[in-house]
Amino acid sequence: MTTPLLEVRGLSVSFAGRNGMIGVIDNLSFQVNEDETLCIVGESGSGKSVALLSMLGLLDPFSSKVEGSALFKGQDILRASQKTLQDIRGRRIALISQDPMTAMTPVHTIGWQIVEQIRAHTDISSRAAWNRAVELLGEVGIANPRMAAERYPHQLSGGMRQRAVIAMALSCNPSLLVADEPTTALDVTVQAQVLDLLRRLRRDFGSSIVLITHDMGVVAEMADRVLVMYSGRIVEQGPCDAIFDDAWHPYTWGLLDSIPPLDGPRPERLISIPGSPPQPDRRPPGCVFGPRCRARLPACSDLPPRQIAHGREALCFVDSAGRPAARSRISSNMDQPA
Ligand SMILES: Nc1ncnc2c1ncn2[C@@H]1O[C@H](COP(=O)(O)OP(=O)(O)OP(=O)(O)O)[C@@H](O)[C@H]1O
Repeated sequence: MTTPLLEVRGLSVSFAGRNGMIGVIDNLSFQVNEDETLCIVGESGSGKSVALLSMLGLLDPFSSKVEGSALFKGQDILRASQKTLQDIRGRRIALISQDPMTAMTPVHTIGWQIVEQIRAHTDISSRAAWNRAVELLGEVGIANPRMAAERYPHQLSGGMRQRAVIAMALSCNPSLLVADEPTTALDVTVQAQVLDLLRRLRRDFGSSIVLITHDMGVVAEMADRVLVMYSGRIVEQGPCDAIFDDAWHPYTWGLLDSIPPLDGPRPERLISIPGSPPQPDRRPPGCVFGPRCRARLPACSDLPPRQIAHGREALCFVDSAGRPAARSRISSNMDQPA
C-alpha cells in the first residue's frame, strides 16, 4: 500500500471563547493521496477553512488549540519547527485563497512577487526567476504574460489575478495545492475557466489538490474523492462517483438535492435543507445534524455510529437497509417544515 501524501488523524480545534475553549473541529481523520483531487464540501460555518488552516499550522497558537496530527509525506506538520513549516508551506504545499488580493501585495508588480516566491526557495538568478515567472503566467493562460508580469495586481481583472496567484502557487512545483473556494469571488464564466485550469494543472504538474467548496456542482466536476463536513465533523467521505450515485448520509442527500439540474426545465424552487447549522457552542446532543434531518430516528439523540465499508464512511444511524426508504421519505416531505 502506498503512503498517502497527507494523512490527517484525529484533528480537533478549539478557540478561546468568553467562557472557555469552544470546540469547532471534532476529530477529523482523512487522507489525500498522490495524484488526486479531494473536495471538502459543506455549508458556510461547517469548519472547512478552520480544518484547512489548522492542518497547515496556520492558526494563531495563542487563541486556538489544535490536537491530532497532519502527516505530510510522513512528517507531522503540527509538530514541525518554524523552519520546516516554512519550507513545507512555500515549496511543497501551496495555498490558493478565496481572495487573490490577500495573497499579493498591491505595491509590487505581479512578476516581482512571483520572482520573490521562486527565489525564497531556490537559488536561481533573478533573470532566470523572471523568465520562469513569465513562463508560469503563460502556463496559467494569461494571454500576454510578459506584459502581465509588469503589471500591479489592481491592474488585472479578478480572473487574471486568480490565475496569477495560481502561477505563484505553482512557482515551486508543490506536491499539494490547497485551494479554499478559489472561484467564489469570480463571475460564472471565469469560475469555469479557473476550475478548468486547476484540472489541467493537476494533469500537467502532477500536484494533488485539496479543494474547498460549498458547491456540489464544483465537486461533481473536480473531485476524485469527497469529504462532507457538517458542524466541524466529517459526516461522510468516499469516492466521488459513489457519493453521487448512492450517498449514505442525509446531509449529503440534502446537498445533492440542492444542485440545479444541468438540462431540462429549472424547477420553480430548488430543494434546500431546512434550518441552519448550529453554532459550535450550541451543538445538540447526539447527532449534530439530527434537528435538521428528515430521516431522523429516535436513536439519533445518541452519538451516531461510524459506518465504514469499501473506502467510504458515514456518521449515521440509517444503515444500508433503511436508506432507500428514508431517502424517499425526505423527497415526499420536502414541502413540510422540519
Ligand atoms: N478565529 C476564530 N475564533 C473563533 N471561532 C472561529 C474562528 N474562526 C472560525 N471560527 C468558527 O469556526 C466555525 C467554522 O468556520 P469556518 O470558517 O471554518 O467555516 P467554513 O465552512 O469555512 O465556512 P465558509 O464557507 O463560510 O468559509 C464557525 O462557527 C466560525 O465562527
